[in-house]
Amino acid sequence: MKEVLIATNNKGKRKDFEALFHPLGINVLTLQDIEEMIDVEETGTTFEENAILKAETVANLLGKTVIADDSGLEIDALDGAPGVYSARYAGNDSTDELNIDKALRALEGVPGDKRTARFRCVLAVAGPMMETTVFSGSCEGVITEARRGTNGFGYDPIFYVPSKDRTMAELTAEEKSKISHRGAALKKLQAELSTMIQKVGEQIEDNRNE
Ligand SMILES: O=P(O)(O)OP(=O)(O)OP(=O)(O)OC[C@H]1O[C@@H](n2cnc3c(O)ncnc32)[C@H](O)[C@@H]1O
Ligand SMILES: [Mg+2]
Repeated sequence: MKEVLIATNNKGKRKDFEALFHPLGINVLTLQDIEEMIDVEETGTTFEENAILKAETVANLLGKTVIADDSGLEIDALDGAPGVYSARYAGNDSTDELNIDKALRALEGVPGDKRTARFRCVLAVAGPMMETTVFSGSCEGVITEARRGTNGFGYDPIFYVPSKDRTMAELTAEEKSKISHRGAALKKLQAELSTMIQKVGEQIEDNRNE
């Protein structure tokens, strides 16, 4: 079976990528599956910078082709916050729960039509002998006043998707993959570089057989 290595430590993202890659017959590995602990410091100020930073650092360390994901939530009433700081919105040791609490507090009293937001995702593909390439996707929604649903991760329970009349956390992983920012970015990756996924898989297989 083909495999792809995603340079992430986020278990929620892993599930999203599994929903995206399993239908293609591709197994997903993440940084949690390798022995050394790799945690890249995200010093960039844009999703693109951070995605490239994570992809190139891990690709250099392991000598393999990898895909990194940098993503986040932009809330219009908060001038685009938390944006690239989504994972650390409520502090460096933050959790999804604390981040959601902070977002809901910041939006207290803001009416429904002013609660628009979007998820953004930038995927960077990096590896030996290739130029790093990036692909981006977004997904529009509205921030609810309370949590709904238990699927997904991060801000999913407060992100209402109008076309589905449900929050992201009320969708199955398969449903989310069809409309999400991550799914949109991956679709572009597949379209523009249709052979890339296969190459990534083959390269990992070659490395394993060495
Ligand atoms: O850097 P890695 O190891 O990939 O994991 P991370 O959680 O730190 O990931 P990011 O730096 O890209 O931060 C993205 C944050 O944005 C939020 N986020 C991104 N995609 C999301 C999604 O599909 N649903 C809900 N929240 C999401 C969530 O809070 C993430 O922690
Ligand atoms: Mg991160």
